Amino acid sequence: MNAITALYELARIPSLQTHQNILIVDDESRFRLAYRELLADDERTIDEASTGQEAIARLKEGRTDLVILDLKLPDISGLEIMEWMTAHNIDASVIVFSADKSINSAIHALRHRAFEFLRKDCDPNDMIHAVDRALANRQRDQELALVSAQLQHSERLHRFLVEQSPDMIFTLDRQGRFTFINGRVSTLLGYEPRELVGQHYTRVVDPRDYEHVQYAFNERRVGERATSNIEVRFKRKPSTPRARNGAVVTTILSSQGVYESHPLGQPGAFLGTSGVARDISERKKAEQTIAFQAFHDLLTKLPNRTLFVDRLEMAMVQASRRKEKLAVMFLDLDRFKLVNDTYGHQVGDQLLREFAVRVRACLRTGDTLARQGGDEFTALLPTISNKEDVSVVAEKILSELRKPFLLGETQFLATTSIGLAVYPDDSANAEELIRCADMAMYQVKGQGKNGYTAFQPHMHTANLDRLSVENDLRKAVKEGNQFELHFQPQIDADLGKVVGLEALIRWNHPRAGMISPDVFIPIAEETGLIIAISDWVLREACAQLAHLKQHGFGEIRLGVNLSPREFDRVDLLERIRIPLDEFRIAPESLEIEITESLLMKDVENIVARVKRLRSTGVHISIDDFGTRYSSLNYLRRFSVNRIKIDQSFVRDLRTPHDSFAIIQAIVGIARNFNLHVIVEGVETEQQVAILKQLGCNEMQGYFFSRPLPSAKLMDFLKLANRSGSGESFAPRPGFHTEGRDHIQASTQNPTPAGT
Ligand SMILES: Nc1nc2c(ncn2[C@@H]2O[C@@H]3COP(=O)(O)O[C@H]4[C@@H](O)[C@H](n5cnc6c(=O)[nH]c(N)nc65)O[C@@H]4COP(=O)(O)O[C@H]3[C@H]2O)c(=O)[nH]1
Repeated sequence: MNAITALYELARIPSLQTHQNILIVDDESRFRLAYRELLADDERTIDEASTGQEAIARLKEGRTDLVILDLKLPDISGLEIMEWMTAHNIDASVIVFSADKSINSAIHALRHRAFEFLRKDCDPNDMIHAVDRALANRQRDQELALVSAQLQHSERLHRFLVEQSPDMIFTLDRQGRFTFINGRVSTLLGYEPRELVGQHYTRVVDPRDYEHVQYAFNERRVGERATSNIEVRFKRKPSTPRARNGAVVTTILSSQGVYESHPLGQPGAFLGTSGVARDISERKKAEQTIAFQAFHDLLTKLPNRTLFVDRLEMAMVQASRRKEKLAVMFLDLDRFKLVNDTYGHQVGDQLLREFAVRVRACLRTGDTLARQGGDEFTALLPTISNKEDVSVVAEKILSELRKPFLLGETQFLATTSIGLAVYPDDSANAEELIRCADMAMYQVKGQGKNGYTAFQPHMHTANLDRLSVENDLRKAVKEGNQFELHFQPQIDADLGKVVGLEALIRWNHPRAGMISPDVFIPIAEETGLIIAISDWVLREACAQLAHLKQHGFGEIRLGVNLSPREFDRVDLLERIRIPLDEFRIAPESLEIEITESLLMKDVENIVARVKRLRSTGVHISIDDFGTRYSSLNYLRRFSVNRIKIDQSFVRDLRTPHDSFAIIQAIVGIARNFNLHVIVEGVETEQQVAILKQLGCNEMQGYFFSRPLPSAKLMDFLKLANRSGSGESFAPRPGFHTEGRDHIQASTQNPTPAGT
């Protein structure tokens, strides 16, 4: 029986019957008629029987309330009928009428539970009164039985409701000991009610709440002033299976005093306290999750921006009181987008999580590391004695990141750009201080990444949030004089000659300084500004090629990056042809660099487009090669000229590593397909030597030169030409022109995301 059916069963209470049935049993019809006339009433039904058997048959129907019974009947005696009634539990009153005047028959009749004994010749009024009395008596008995049944029902119903209640219901005596507790306690706390009856409430209340609940558990008040809805934590019975889900159940409790009832309606003596406790653990958990979500980043479980600002503001108040300084760091993972695009969001997320753990480990307990969103993190160092303290932490972070991350089967090297700002030197406002650190971080990005720098007032004028970058970028595109094209030499290490250049755009923001293409190219792609920017790059590149030709460097090819969005343009060929024609450049001098990820999008369509592009005569190279695991067989179909092995492979060349085999394989297969190979990101002499051994002779990287502005390019080329040997391209002062003097971290082994 389920709880609802049980409830209905319990609610079925018999009702009081008002109509009464009288059975007249007499063998003489004149008596039966006379009695009927005397007793007739709207509220009564009168039935007759002339023999004992007939009477028994009527009585068996069970509807009779009163029997007017003649003792002398033709078949069986009235006394036998009464005996039968007793034997068969027939619940009907009996008034015996008899012509027999002996006292014996009266005694017999009364012994057989007759209600009254009357002589047949009695006064009719006596008969009427006797019947009225018998029926009234019966009615009273019925009423009593009904009240008792109702009480029983009510008791069972309430017990049922209390036991079925989802809440814990209890009563305590004056000393705070349980006198009753419903069965809910066993599912909630793991105790059987009998284990707790007689025990003090502190047996089950969490000690942390003793003080705060003592009034509720000793509540004497009733009505509105009584305790309602206070939070109480109960302890689960130790070692019960539920205790494993958590040792504490949080409830909301209402309680009130219980008093003896008093005949005059006034409250009697205080008996104890009754209470109802509702389990709100789930709600509590949900509230905690919501509160956590409001102030934390769910991926890394670090504080989010809101909590960070809050802590920063508090720390600033304390620092001001103690006349101390504090520092804010803004960290941004370098080339994180590439990791995400290449290996997918799951790996990207894992990298962010592990990056957070590693950075956190470089900080002290009182420091706060927060995730601002995306690949941006901030750290609060609330107690620093001088700016050098912060540099030490930044160095430590950069150094920790030199160890690769192991994500699944893959090793990643990740670097970060860090901006620093100090309170109160740079700002006394929390948001502003974060912005200062952010601006400093952008500077690091703009000047080569993988380093740190402190905020300088000249950076202050630019507020480089996403929106203002977008607005400023529009302005820059319109005005056209904020972009610069830098050129990074590509060397044939065997011949010791510069054989190519890669054109890399720079945005010289009027207030923020140099901004990295990693920062603004994605925004340019999203906003469509990339089209105008690329047109500018192509024209500048062709102008540079013409200039080189004039100065005797006509053999040098020039690589230009083409973003995927531009690749979809219908007028792409024309856009490339216009500057080539304008500056009379042979198409094969121009090399369009497209990323490997582009090739993997819609192969058939891309094959056709690449072919069309090739038909103009320009060369095509595949940038960041190796990051997408595309099959080399594919490359033949794409009819590209060159592949650029991604710098992440080169970074691992310090020690024998998978990269050895990968580079060797790429070089071998590329040779079979008549594809040229160049390796980017070459930074050390050791890498040059290994790459040469691996059969890679074309290289590009900081070891030879950083990207150079046009003005310095010619000097570099002249010097390189004069030296004539690969070894002479070792870094020398003057060629590293992307001024990184303010970036104090070593970039000896910069390690953006890699294998
Ligand atoms: N750590 C290290 N880095 C080295 C080394 N040698 C060169 N690099 C850097 O590696 C990046 C190579 O360019 P990319 O892979 O095409 O990656 C480029 C390219 O995807 C994009 N980009 C640059 N210029 C343009 C452009 O004109 N158009 C488009 N669509 N994208 C561009 O922005 C990316 C970043 O450019 P940059 O910041 O100039 O960063 C450049 C270059 O400065 C080295 O030895 N070590």
